[in-house]
Amino acid sequence: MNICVVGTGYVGLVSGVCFSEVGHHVTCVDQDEHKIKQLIAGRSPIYEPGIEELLVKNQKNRRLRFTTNLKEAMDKANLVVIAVGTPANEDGSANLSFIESVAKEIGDHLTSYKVIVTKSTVPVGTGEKIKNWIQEQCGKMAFDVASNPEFLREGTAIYDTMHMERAVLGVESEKAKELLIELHKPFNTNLVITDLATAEMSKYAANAFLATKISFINEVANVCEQLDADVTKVAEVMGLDPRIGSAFLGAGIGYGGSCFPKDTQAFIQMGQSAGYSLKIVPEVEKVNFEQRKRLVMKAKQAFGVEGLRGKQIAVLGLAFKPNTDDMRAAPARDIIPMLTGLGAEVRAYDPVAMQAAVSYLPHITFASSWQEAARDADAVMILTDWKEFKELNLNELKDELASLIVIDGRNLFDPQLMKHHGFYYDSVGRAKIEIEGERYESITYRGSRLHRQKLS
Ligand SMILES: NC(=O)C1=CN([C@@H]2O[C@H](COP(=O)(O)OP(=O)(O)OC[C@H]3O[C@@H](n4cnc5c(N)ncnc54)[C@H](O)[C@@H]3O)[C@@H](O)[C@H]2O)C=CC1
Ligand SMILES: O=C(O)[C@H]1O[C@H](OP(=O)(O)OP(=O)(O)OC[C@H]2O[C@@H](n3ccc(=O)[nH]c3=O)[C@H](O)[C@@H]2O)[C@H](O)[C@@H](O)[C@@H]1O
Repeated sequence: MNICVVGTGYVGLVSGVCFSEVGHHVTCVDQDEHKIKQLIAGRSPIYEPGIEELLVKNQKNRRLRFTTNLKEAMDKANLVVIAVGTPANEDGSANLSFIESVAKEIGDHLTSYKVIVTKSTVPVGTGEKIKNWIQEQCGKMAFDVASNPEFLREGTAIYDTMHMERAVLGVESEKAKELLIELHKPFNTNLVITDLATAEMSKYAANAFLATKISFINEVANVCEQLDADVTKVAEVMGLDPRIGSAFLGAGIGYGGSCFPKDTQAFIQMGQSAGYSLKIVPEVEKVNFEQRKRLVMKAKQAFGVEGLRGKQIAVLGLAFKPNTDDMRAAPARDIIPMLTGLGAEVRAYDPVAMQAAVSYLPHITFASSWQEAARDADAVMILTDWKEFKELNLNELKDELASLIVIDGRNLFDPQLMKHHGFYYDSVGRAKIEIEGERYESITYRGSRLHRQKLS
């Protein structure tokens, strides 16, 4: 079938590429000329494993095209997919200005029946608004609106789309239903057919539930720390119960990214305007932010009375998760200013997100490798669970550091192994490794030797 996708951010681009990969004919439109030029040249504006290969392949076989011209892109399409951004307004509600202007533009160019389907995450009732915005422009021309929210994750977006577990089709007519079923046929997935409101709601409910799972395990982790239990084992035990499931039970520094933080807020706002104040989700958000602060406290504690002033901290990882360069709501953007606010100097390294991070973190220095970041540093702080960090050579790390302190926000290492190597190692929800099990008031260092003063 012929599809027009409006917006070439993560969702628009990945959907466009994957729809063409399974045999549909797709034209992706974006108002950003630079992006479109890049895409035509076969370069992806987003970092996403596997995307460029499919981008080049499907442009070559002419199933995938890019343009800035919506009218031309819509011409042959029977389905128009809206995939533009829905950022947060100041009060946390979803900003629908991009959706509104796209809907009006679509209305302007509608010359034959089409189904207009929204993939962007939008509050319940937006489908109705889109219908009105289009209608205002196109008069009596027939069309249907539909809702087909997106569930892909950044970093595994191609895999998630090609192997989607389910798709929700929010429809109002048989024609729209048939077209969306045809769109999804090659993906051989579970289809849940609903009305518009239910489809729109299912996206917020899914994201808020996943965010809740993360905050829940982070609270379990915090209690584990008080009682010398190990949260990773607790999560393993919980996860083996199919009613709970093992995914999203990774304790750490809380969720970040372009969606959970904004979607939980928008969900709260949506409940409020509908006359119901959500109680769990606001707490989920609070726990999430507290988790960032706890990591900074761990760093402070490691230096005892000396505090963080003047200390050189090597931050490993800036992106909100591995395999992406996305810095939107990345925990590093909260944690690093807290460290520098306490007088620490930060030298950071991320395998792909440094360019994207520069404008958010102008007061720190960047290193070209983890080794360079760690060189003569007083402590290492791990903020992203990149494979490169999980696999780093601990002997090499010891050689680089001025003092052997590792504050791990992602539980990358086995505490016993860290103990064996002589590190002071504090992670999330697991017993802190302090040399010889002692508590120390301060840590100083001479060369690469850690030297502490015992608490009397
Ligand atoms: N990023 C993600 O992993 C996921 C995002 N979503 C949702 O999907 C939506 C899109 O998110 P992203 O792809 O991250 O967005 P984004 O903000 O990265 O990209 C949006 C794109 O739309 C383009 N655009 C805006 N107005 C336009 C117009 N009038 N005509 C043509 N192009 C226009 C922009 O130039 C930009 O390239 C959001 O609602 C988001 O919540 C849903 C699931 C996953
Ligand atoms: O609506 C969206 O945009 C998307 O939001 C998330 O996807 P994404 O933000 O790409 O990344 P996740 O893998 O969900 O991770 C989000 C954050 O949670 C953190 N996380 C994740 C899992 C975990 O166990 N613990 C944990 O702290 C990650 O480090 C990251 O900061 C959802 O997983 C997708 O299903 C959804 O489509």
